[in-house]
Amino acid sequence: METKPPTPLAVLVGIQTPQVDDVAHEASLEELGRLVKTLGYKVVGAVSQRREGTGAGSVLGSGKLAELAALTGGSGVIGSMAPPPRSKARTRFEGAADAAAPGAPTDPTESEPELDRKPEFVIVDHELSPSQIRNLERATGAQVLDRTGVIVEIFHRHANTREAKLQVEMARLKYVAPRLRESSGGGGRQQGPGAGETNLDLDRRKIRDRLAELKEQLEAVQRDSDHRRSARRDQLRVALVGYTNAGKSSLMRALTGSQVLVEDKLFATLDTTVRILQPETRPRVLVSDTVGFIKQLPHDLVASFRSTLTEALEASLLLFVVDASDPTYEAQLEVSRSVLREIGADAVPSRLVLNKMDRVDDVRRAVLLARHPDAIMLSAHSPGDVSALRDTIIAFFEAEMVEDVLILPYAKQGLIGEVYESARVLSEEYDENGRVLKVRGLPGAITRLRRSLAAS
Ligand SMILES: Nc1nc2c(ncn2[C@@H]2O[C@H](COP(=O)(O)OP(=O)(O)OP(=O)(O)O)[C@@H](O)[C@H]2O)c(=O)[nH]1
Ligand SMILES: [Mg+2]
Repeated sequence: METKPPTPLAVLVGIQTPQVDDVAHEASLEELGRLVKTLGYKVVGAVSQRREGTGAGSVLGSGKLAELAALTGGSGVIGSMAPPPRSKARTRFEGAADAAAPGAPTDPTESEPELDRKPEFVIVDHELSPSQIRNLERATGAQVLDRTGVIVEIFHRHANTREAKLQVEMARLKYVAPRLRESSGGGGRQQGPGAGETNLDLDRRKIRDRLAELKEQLEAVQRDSDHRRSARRDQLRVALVGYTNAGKSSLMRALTGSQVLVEDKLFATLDTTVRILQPETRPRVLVSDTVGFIKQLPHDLVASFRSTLTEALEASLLLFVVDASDPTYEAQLEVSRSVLREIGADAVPSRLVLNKMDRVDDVRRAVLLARHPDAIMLSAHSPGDVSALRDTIIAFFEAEMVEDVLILPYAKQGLIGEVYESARVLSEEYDENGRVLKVRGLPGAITRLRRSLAAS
């Protein structure tokens, strides 16, 4: 019988640079801890140090490095001759890595009680160069991952739809490619230039080929979803966007009565879902739940957001959900804004939604109100608040709608369903040309209806 492998243990490492204040530094490490927990590891300690920058070869100063090594059972020195321990974390990233294995303990025979075990992972809250990773692994004897590596790994494990899976695999390979040189132990380079294709070249070529293949598959999947999206064009659409764990899925559930996943976990949602606002309106409103943002999001993952977020781009209204009970909510808001700017969604009209107000006291509520007079303050857990939000959404669309007259020729009565779906029919009369419909809807939807009624 197989025994359950012990939970891998991890120590966090943070560098506080001069431009980062104590609150932000603490919050960043706490967030890293939650990310690591999402990966299934247990955080057993943290080492942090104030430094000018994060670029030093050993990341930490020698004293702190020794402190860290004492926790992990390493030598505390980088030592140029010692080979770096074999990193399963990296092997996972590089190899044909079986996706079920990540997080597996370093030594399955290990059975000491947790307290006696040394942490097998050192997780650094910054992006590291391959040589920094190698140096830290030598000094600590543990496997080292950086923030980017952790995020890429979470996405890799949580992606559900085919599109998300393809995109995350691309992001992951792009993260791995530049790190290959170090982990192949230099073996690939010893033969020197001109000695034929080295292992390293071979690995790189395999990655390039795989990337090209993925790109092709992704394009096919995207053509498909473009098609589905274009069917939803001109509909009344609102998208919930914002930092991870802000409560987007909770609001989605409350607004649409759907059973989307809600979890006190970072990146619970990785795919966009679209549901109808309940109770249903005419024309109906579609609500999209989207993937959350996080600071220092790896660039290639931003690209993968671009596609899942096309939904948001095409929405007429963005609800910017923020966890108002989080002391660093402003920094989170800024991260979300900049990702949306990057994907070009900053032109879409938006409203700020300060969520989790049930956790905010009156003093703070007054401060928030003064700072964001136009924000919608609510709790996703309060049915009254959610119903008021629904009214706000409906009022927004109502203000955008126009009234017009459409004539449905007798030969085209089959299109009546389409009319009712995209617009509100105010009155119906019959004359010699057909059904005369007075309608109210978004200008784009009415133009589209007129076009399909006129087409022969
Ligand atoms: N107290 C309180 N908790 C809330 C509220 N809204 C959401 N939560 C909790 O916050 C946690 C995260 O909620 P989700 O709805 O999954 O957040 P999300 O924004 O979809 O997160 P990701 O999918 O990870 O990006 C859950 O534990 C929710 O129960 C609220 O208004 N008040
Ligand atoms: Mg969610």
